[in-house]
Amino acid sequence: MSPLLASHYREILVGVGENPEREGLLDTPQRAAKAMQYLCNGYAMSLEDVTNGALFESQSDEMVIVSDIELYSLCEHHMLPFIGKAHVAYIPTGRVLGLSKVARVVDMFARRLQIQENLTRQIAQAIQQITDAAGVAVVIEARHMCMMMRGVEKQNSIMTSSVMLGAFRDSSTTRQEFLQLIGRR
Ligand SMILES: Nc1nc2c(ncn2[C@@H]2O[C@H](COP(=O)(O)OP(=O)(O)OP(=O)(O)O)[C@@H](O)[C@H]2O)c(=O)[nH]1
Ligand SMILES: [Zn+2]
Repeated sequence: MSPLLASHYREILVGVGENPEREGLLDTPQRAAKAMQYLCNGYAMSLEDVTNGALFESQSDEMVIVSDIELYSLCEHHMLPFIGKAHVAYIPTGRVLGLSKVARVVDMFARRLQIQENLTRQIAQAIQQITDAAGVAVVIEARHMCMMMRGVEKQNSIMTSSVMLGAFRDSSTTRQEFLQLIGRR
Protein backbone atom coordinates (compact mmCIF):
# COMPACT_ATOMS: atom_id res chain seq x y z
CA MET A 1 0.00 0.00 0.00
CA SER A 2 1.36 3.43 -0.91
CA PRO A 3 1.67 5.76 2.15
CA LEU A 4 1.52 8.75 -0.22
CA LEU A 5 -1.82 7.61 -1.66
CA ALA A 6 -3.12 6.99 1.87
CA SER A 7 -2.14 10.51 2.92
CA HIS A 8 -4.06 11.88 -0.08
CA TYR A 9 -7.13 9.90 0.99
CA ARG A 10 -6.80 11.48 4.42
CA GLU A 11 -6.97 14.89 2.72
CA ILE A 12 -10.03 13.74 0.79
CA LEU A 13 -11.74 12.85 4.08
CA VAL A 14 -11.05 16.37 5.32
CA GLY A 15 -12.16 17.78 1.96
CA VAL A 16 -15.57 16.11 2.15
CA GLY A 17 -16.11 17.48 5.66
CA GLU A 18 -15.19 14.40 7.68
CA ASN A 19 -13.01 14.06 10.74
CA PRO A 20 -10.25 11.58 9.85
CA GLU A 21 -9.52 11.12 13.57
CA ARG A 22 -12.90 9.61 14.40
CA GLU A 23 -12.71 5.94 15.23
CA GLY A 24 -14.48 4.54 12.18
CA LEU A 25 -12.18 6.40 9.81
CA LEU A 26 -8.80 5.75 11.42
CA ASP A 27 -7.82 2.97 8.97
CA THR A 28 -9.84 4.31 6.04
CA PRO A 29 -7.01 6.13 4.21
CA GLN A 30 -4.93 2.92 4.18
CA ARG A 31 -7.90 0.77 3.17
CA ALA A 32 -8.99 3.15 0.44
CA ALA A 33 -5.45 3.38 -0.93
CA LYS A 34 -5.20 -0.41 -1.00
CA ALA A 35 -8.57 -0.72 -2.72
CA MET A 36 -7.76 1.93 -5.33
CA GLN A 37 -4.41 0.33 -6.06
CA TYR A 38 -6.21 -2.96 -6.64
CA LEU A 39 -8.74 -1.31 -8.96
CA CYS A 40 -5.87 0.20 -10.95
CA ASN A 41 -3.53 -2.80 -10.90
CA GLY A 42 -3.79 -3.13 -14.69
CA TYR A 43 -1.10 -0.47 -15.09
CA ALA A 44 1.49 -2.83 -13.63
CA MET A 45 0.59 -5.71 -15.98
CA SER A 46 1.93 -6.55 -19.41
CA LEU A 47 0.33 -8.76 -22.06
CA GLU A 48 3.25 -11.17 -21.74
CA ASP A 49 2.67 -11.61 -17.98
CA VAL A 50 -1.06 -11.93 -18.37
CA THR A 51 -1.06 -14.53 -21.15
CA ASN A 52 1.91 -16.45 -19.71
CA GLY A 53 2.60 -18.15 -23.04
CA ALA A 54 -0.77 -19.96 -23.07
CA LEU A 55 -1.08 -20.17 -26.84
CA PHE A 56 -1.85 -23.59 -28.24
CA GLU A 57 -1.48 -24.89 -31.77
CA SER A 58 -4.81 -25.71 -33.36
CA GLN A 59 -6.07 -26.27 -36.88
CA SER A 60 -9.41 -24.71 -35.97
CA ASP A 61 -10.27 -21.66 -38.01
CA GLU A 62 -13.78 -21.30 -36.58
CA MET A 63 -14.93 -18.37 -34.50
CA VAL A 64 -14.16 -18.62 -30.78
CA ILE A 65 -16.44 -16.56 -28.51
CA VAL A 66 -16.04 -15.86 -24.81
CA SER A 67 -19.18 -14.05 -23.75
CA ASP A 68 -20.50 -12.44 -20.58
CA ILE A 69 -17.10 -11.73 -19.04
CA GLU A 70 -17.94 -9.52 -16.08
CA LEU A 71 -16.15 -6.23 -16.10
CA TYR A 72 -15.43 -3.61 -13.45
CA SER A 73 -13.66 -0.45 -14.47
CA LEU A 74 -13.37 3.20 -13.43
CA CYS A 75 -14.30 6.08 -15.69
CA GLU A 76 -11.41 8.43 -16.21
CA HIS A 77 -13.59 11.52 -15.92
CA HIS A 78 -15.06 10.95 -12.45
CA MET A 79 -13.11 7.93 -11.14
CA LEU A 80 -16.47 6.27 -10.51
CA PRO A 81 -17.14 2.64 -11.49
CA PHE A 82 -18.66 1.40 -14.67
CA ILE A 83 -19.81 -2.17 -14.53
CA GLY A 84 -20.92 -4.57 -17.19
CA LYS A 85 -20.09 -7.43 -19.49
CA ALA A 86 -17.60 -7.95 -22.29
CA HIS A 87 -18.05 -10.34 -25.21
CA VAL A 88 -14.87 -11.24 -27.06
CA ALA A 89 -14.52 -13.26 -30.28
CA TYR A 90 -11.66 -14.09 -32.61
CA ILE A 91 -10.98 -16.30 -35.60
CA PRO A 92 -7.75 -18.25 -35.03
CA THR A 93 -5.09 -18.77 -37.67
CA GLY A 94 -3.16 -21.73 -36.25
CA ARG A 95 -2.99 -20.84 -32.55
CA VAL A 96 -5.67 -20.47 -29.90
CA LEU A 97 -5.38 -18.54 -26.65
CA GLY A 98 -5.96 -20.18 -23.26
CA LEU A 99 -9.59 -19.53 -22.35
CA SER A 100 -8.96 -17.80 -19.02
CA LYS A 101 -6.45 -15.48 -20.69
CA VAL A 102 -9.20 -13.75 -22.64
CA ALA A 103 -10.78 -12.71 -19.33
CA ARG A 104 -7.36 -11.74 -17.96
CA VAL A 105 -6.77 -9.44 -20.92
CA VAL A 106 -10.17 -7.82 -20.26
CA ASP A 107 -9.21 -7.29 -16.60
CA MET A 108 -5.76 -5.92 -17.43
CA PHE A 109 -7.31 -3.04 -19.38
CA ALA A 110 -10.43 -2.66 -17.20
CA ARG A 111 -8.31 -2.17 -14.06
CA ARG A 112 -7.20 1.24 -15.25
CA LEU A 113 -8.89 4.63 -15.61
CA GLN A 114 -10.82 4.32 -18.84
CA ILE A 115 -13.54 5.45 -21.14
CA GLN A 116 -15.54 2.55 -22.45
CA GLU A 117 -14.70 3.10 -26.11
CA ASN A 118 -10.94 3.03 -25.47
CA LEU A 119 -11.25 -0.01 -23.23
CA THR A 120 -13.12 -1.85 -26.00
CA ARG A 121 -10.47 -0.97 -28.58
CA GLN A 122 -7.52 -1.84 -26.34
CA ILE A 123 -8.95 -5.31 -25.64
CA ALA A 124 -9.58 -5.95 -29.35
CA GLN A 125 -6.09 -4.82 -30.38
CA ALA A 126 -4.45 -6.90 -27.64
CA ILE A 127 -6.29 -10.08 -28.68
CA GLN A 128 -5.32 -9.37 -32.29
CA GLN A 129 -1.70 -8.85 -31.32
CA ILE A 130 -1.47 -12.00 -29.21
CA THR A 131 -3.27 -14.42 -31.54
CA ASP A 132 -2.60 -12.94 -34.99
CA ALA A 133 -6.28 -13.71 -35.60
CA ALA A 134 -8.09 -13.34 -38.91
CA GLY A 135 -10.54 -11.12 -37.05
CA VAL A 136 -11.43 -9.90 -33.56
CA ALA A 137 -14.72 -8.58 -32.20
CA VAL A 138 -15.33 -7.01 -28.81
CA VAL A 139 -18.66 -5.75 -27.48
CA ILE A 140 -18.98 -4.16 -24.05
CA GLU A 141 -22.29 -3.34 -22.35
CA ALA A 142 -21.95 -1.30 -19.17
CA ARG A 143 -23.73 0.90 -16.66
CA HIS A 144 -21.86 4.00 -15.57
CA MET A 145 -22.16 5.07 -11.93
CA CYS A 146 -21.29 8.64 -12.96
CA MET A 147 -24.60 8.69 -14.85
CA MET A 148 -26.57 6.83 -12.17
CA MET A 149 -25.41 8.17 -8.80
CA ARG A 150 -24.85 11.77 -9.92
CA GLY A 151 -25.13 14.02 -12.99
CA VAL A 152 -28.17 13.12 -15.11
CA GLU A 153 -29.10 10.29 -12.67
CA LYS A 154 -30.38 7.88 -15.29
CA GLN A 155 -30.67 4.42 -13.74
CA ASN A 156 -31.52 2.30 -16.76
CA SER A 157 -29.31 3.44 -19.57
CA ILE A 158 -26.73 0.98 -20.81
CA MET A 159 -23.82 1.96 -23.01
CA THR A 160 -22.86 -0.50 -25.74
CA SER A 161 -19.55 -0.13 -27.53
CA SER A 162 -18.03 -2.41 -30.13
CA VAL A 163 -14.83 -2.82 -32.10
CA MET A 164 -14.67 -5.12 -35.12
CA LEU A 165 -11.31 -5.96 -36.71
CA GLY A 166 -10.41 -8.02 -39.78
CA ALA A 167 -13.07 -10.52 -40.87
CA PHE A 168 -15.63 -9.09 -38.42
CA ARG A 169 -15.28 -5.72 -40.08
CA ASP A 170 -15.07 -6.96 -43.69
CA SER A 171 -17.79 -9.63 -43.65
CA SER A 172 -21.30 -8.78 -42.52
CA THR A 173 -22.10 -12.52 -42.34
CA THR A 174 -19.29 -13.09 -39.80
CA ARG A 175 -20.36 -10.04 -37.85
CA GLN A 176 -24.01 -11.15 -37.84
CA GLU A 177 -23.06 -14.65 -36.70
CA PHE A 178 -21.13 -13.17 -33.77
CA LEU A 179 -23.91 -10.75 -32.80
CA GLN A 180 -26.47 -13.56 -32.99
CA LEU A 181 -24.35 -15.88 -30.84
CA ILE A 182 -23.99 -13.24 -28.11
CA GLY A 183 -27.73 -12.62 -28.27
CA ARG A 184 -27.60 -9.11 -29.73
CA ARG A 185 -29.62 -9.92 -32.91
N1 LIG B 1 -18.10 8.46 -24.30
C1 LIG B 1 -17.96 8.23 -23.00
N2 LIG B 1 -18.30 9.19 -22.12
C2 LIG B 1 -18.14 8.92 -20.82
C3 LIG B 1 -17.67 7.71 -20.33
N3 LIG B 1 -17.65 7.77 -18.97
C4 LIG B 1 -18.13 8.98 -18.64
N4 LIG B 1 -18.43 9.71 -19.76
C5 LIG B 1 -18.98 11.04 -19.95
O1 LIG B 1 -17.97 12.04 -19.87
C6 LIG B 1 -18.64 13.30 -19.86
C7 LIG B 1 -17.87 14.35 -19.06
O2 LIG B 1 -18.59 15.53 -19.27
P1 LIG B 1 -18.33 16.92 -18.49
O3 LIG B 1 -19.42 17.87 -18.89
O4 LIG B 1 -16.91 17.32 -18.70
O5 LIG B 1 -18.46 16.48 -16.97
P2 LIG B 1 -19.71 16.61 -16.00
O6 LIG B 1 -20.07 18.03 -15.76
O7 LIG B 1 -19.38 15.80 -14.79
O8 LIG B 1 -20.87 15.91 -16.87
P3 LIG B 1 -22.24 15.26 -16.43
O9 LIG B 1 -21.99 13.78 -16.21
O10 LIG B 1 -23.15 15.48 -17.64
O11 LIG B 1 -22.73 15.93 -15.20
C8 LIG B 1 -20.04 13.00 -19.34
O12 LIG B 1 -20.93 13.19 -20.42
C9 LIG B 1 -19.97 11.50 -18.95
O13 LIG B 1 -21.23 10.85 -19.09
C10 LIG B 1 -17.29 6.72 -21.29
O14 LIG B 1 -16.84 5.63 -20.96
N5 LIG B 1 -17.45 7.04 -22.61
ZN1 LIG C 1 -17.73 9.28 -15.44
